[in-house]
Amino acid sequence: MTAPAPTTLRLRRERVPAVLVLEDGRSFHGQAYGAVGETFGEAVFNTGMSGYQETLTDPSYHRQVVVMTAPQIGNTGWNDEDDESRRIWVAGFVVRDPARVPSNWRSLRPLDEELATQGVVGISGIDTRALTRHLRERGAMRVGIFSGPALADEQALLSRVLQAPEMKGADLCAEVATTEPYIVPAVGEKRFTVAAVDLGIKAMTPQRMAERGIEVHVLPANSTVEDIYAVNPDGVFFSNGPGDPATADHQVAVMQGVLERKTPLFGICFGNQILGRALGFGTYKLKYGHRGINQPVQDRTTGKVEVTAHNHGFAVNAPLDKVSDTPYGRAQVSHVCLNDDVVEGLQCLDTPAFSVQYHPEAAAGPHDAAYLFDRFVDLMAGAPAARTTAGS
Ligand SMILES: NC(=O)CC[C@H](N)C(=O)O
Repeated sequence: MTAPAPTTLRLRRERVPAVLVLEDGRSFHGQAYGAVGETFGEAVFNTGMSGYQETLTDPSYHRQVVVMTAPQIGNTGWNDEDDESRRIWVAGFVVRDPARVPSNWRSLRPLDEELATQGVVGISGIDTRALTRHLRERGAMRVGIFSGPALADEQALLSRVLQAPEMKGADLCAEVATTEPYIVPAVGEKRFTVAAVDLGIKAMTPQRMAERGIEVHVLPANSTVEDIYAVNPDGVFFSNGPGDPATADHQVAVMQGVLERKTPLFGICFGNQILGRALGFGTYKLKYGHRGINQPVQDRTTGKVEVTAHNHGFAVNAPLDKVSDTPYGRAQVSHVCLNDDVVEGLQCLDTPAFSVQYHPEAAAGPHDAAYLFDRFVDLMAGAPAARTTAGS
């Protein structure tokens, strides 16, 4: 018997009913998209008009059900080049109007086929604008997507959503990070060695460093200070990653060991939250987070505004209007989101360390913030301006 053509499979799935049930009882009815079945996670929305392949494969989305606000998704299909990690991590995918036929010179297969192959349950045909407004008003919350020919009644589905774990307090880095160290070689002449602690690293991050002559030693999430210094690094990096930064006690202690040794240090996203905690600041959960590729951020050390890629549901609680005294010397908020004044970057003034809450690797997203990788290089090169004021 020959297997049905992908188009036939897709048309069959489109006839399968699906329902999305939020933990506050609101529900949306649509059709199955990707795998048929059920899934649970934290409902969040992403405002990117493009870059769904990078979003789906970003390990920071582990355990999150991502709602795309752009109405048409899947138009450019799926390729074997743009993955940010080894698999799709989102717990579920929510779209309004999926492409029936992808069209792009790099596309190898349709998005819904890839979702189905990787077992990712999605829903299509729902009012994603109404859902996004609901999440903005009520905040990110738990959700379930259920699809199949015979769905249970909504009250029963809701009680299952309420049993799913919350994102607050979730310790997830070790579930996504590499278990074995590996090396991303420098492109061209090698200038520096960096130990990069993988908390859910995106592939483009070591790539952006390699392009600048850095040999990147990617290390598991539970690496110790000794593991880091065993690679004899010129700089240390802490990556993005899923879950609640309040759970990352081990990584905070390791980073404090790096700060004590005054090795040049750079952190992105989860890495920024860990630097915040290492300096003695707290972290908190945002109401609905920042996810997309069009977020305005001001670099307060230069005054410049950049349009940036974000994916964070937590943030650092640090004073915006003063330099703080920390156990590692003076520190300040270097970057701030112009939409809501959320802390988007930290900079130590007496230790060569800095971090940003957003994504200078820009996968996907604008390249405005690529200069941050150059700042890291300057720190490792011992540029005096970089060491004392990092660009002010
Ligand atoms: N992309 C990230 O590193 C996200 C960090 C953290 N999990 C948050 O949601 O805020």
